[in-house]
Amino acid sequence: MKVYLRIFSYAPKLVSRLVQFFVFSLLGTVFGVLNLTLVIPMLDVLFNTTDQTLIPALPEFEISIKYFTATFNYYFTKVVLEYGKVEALLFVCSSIVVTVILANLFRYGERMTASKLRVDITKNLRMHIFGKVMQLHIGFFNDQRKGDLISRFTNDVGEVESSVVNSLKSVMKEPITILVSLGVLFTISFQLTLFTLLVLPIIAIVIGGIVKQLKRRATQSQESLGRIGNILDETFSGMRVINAFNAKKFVLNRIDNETSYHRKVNLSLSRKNELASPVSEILGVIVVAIIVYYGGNLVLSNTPELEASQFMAFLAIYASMIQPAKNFSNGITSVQKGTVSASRIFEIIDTESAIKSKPDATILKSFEDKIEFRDVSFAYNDNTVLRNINLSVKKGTTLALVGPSGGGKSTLADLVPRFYDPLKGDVFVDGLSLKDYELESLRSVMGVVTQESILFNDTIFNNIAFGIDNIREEDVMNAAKVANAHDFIMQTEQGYQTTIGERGSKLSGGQRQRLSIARAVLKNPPILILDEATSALDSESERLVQDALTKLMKNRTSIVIAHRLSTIQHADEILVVQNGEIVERGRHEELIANSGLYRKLTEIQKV
Ligand SMILES: Nc1ncnc2c1ncn2[C@@H]1O[C@H](COP(=O)(O)OP(=O)(O)OP(=O)(O)O)[C@@H](O)[C@H]1O
Repeated sequence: MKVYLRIFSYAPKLVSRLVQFFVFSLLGTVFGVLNLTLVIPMLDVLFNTTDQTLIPALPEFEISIKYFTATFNYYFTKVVLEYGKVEALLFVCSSIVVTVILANLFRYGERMTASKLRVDITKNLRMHIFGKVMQLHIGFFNDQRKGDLISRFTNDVGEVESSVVNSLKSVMKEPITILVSLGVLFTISFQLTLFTLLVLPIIAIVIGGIVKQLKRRATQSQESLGRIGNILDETFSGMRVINAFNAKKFVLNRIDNETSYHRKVNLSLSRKNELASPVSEILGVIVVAIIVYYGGNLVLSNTPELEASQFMAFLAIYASMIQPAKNFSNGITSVQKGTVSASRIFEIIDTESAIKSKPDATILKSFEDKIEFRDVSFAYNDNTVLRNINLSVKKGTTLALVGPSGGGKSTLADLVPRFYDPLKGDVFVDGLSLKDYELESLRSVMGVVTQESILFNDTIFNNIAFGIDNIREEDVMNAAKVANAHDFIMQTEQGYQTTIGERGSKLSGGQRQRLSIARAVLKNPPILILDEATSALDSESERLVQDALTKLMKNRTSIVIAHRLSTIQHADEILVVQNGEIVERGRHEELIANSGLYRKLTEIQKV
């Protein structure tokens, strides 16, 4: 219930909309029921019993259905007496038409109000999830898989939209219909209505049992959809490799296993879902049969308790209550499914980012002196990947990290923009711990160029400008020139306005890298973190990229993860990182003279 209410907190103007919804529902229902009540005088006219139901005086005012019925009957009787039965019939028929028109107008208003709530909630919920995910620490994305996140964003929000919000109609409105109808039934025959109410709980108990079982299956179904999302994401991003390795069967098997499981769970879910409706219908008919028998007896017993016409109206209203009652029970099952999805959504929304600025954090205005690691250790869960790292990078110098794959170079570099916090020790910029700086200001003095260039399916211009507002075209072009990207950009069909395909798929590896470099040039950060690409480029492309990097690093403080040792020979300090420890450090010449791991690595690369 808490989850259900929380969903509605995403609706703007909730109170006024709910009031509007209830007023429209109420009026729609009242007029809907009224036209059925009007059947009574009509039948009376037709069956010639009008004289007995004549009401001599206007009833005293009160807010009750009885009052309105009596008032209507008063005027109706007047019409019968003054104008005759045919006119009275005409009066009843016109009243029915008017009430039907009004009922439908109000129902339209009610549905539109519900729709506004639905679309607003969906939009705000999606924006909140997205905003929240954007703020989360990088480590979150290691544990939470992409496809699953996307599934929560699409499928789970969709489920909330269709079930929980739509249930507004059935769970909140139908009880109004049922209560209004019951009120009318009581005015027709207290005894018969009471009897009816005694049999109704049977349905409620049976349906309640079915609903309980739904929840578990709904959770399994949504989780499975998340896993399907993961498989799709991995597959579509790896189509080249899949084709190259003839691995289609492997991928098909994976998706087949998951979709089969999803099918199984969904079938079981549907079984329970679909059971609710026939079961309630059968039970409903049984109840009607009992009521007809009981009510029929009352009519037949010739006591004044129930007229035949009243009994027929009773049955008509009762029958009109069955659909709302069914909607109500379906609504409850739907709410259960929706709350499962909502819980999955709130799980993400409630995740606290592990990396946050302190409330009184210092704004880092400029980088002045040095970056320092003091006794830093770091672990992914239980896997320690950095041990007692001590280093210092003076402003304007270049630090190179080299070493065998998996040694911990990228992890070390990730600690500088505070993508992760160290487990032990601390990282300092200008003598102050990273944790004391306001996060955005810290990252604004750093530029990161990674192995995989993160590009978006947008124009080249927007990919370079990336996040900088009101940038001048001239500046973007200058950045592209520094990054050796301008020439190839001009050769594309629409120059800077060319779209580059998903993840830059329409560009070559070298071109993608040069665009990322242009982006960093434009940001012009004093500190640069460079994860050199491992993928081999042809020599011309490599020369262009290398030249662009050299220009980018000029006059900056750089931390470079180098895979090709030839590129970092001029670094001010080279750290050789192996198994999470710095095993050698010094300048190129010193390390070569050392005859240690660095020298071995350079020799391997020469071969
Ligand atoms: N997100 C992660 N979650 C768990 N373990 C990780 C994660 N990223 C890296 N590791 C582990 O941490 C260790 C160090 O990885 P890291 O990427 O820092 O090494 P590297 O020296 O940069 O390697 P490479 O040169 O191959 O890029 C590896 O054993 C790796 O398996």
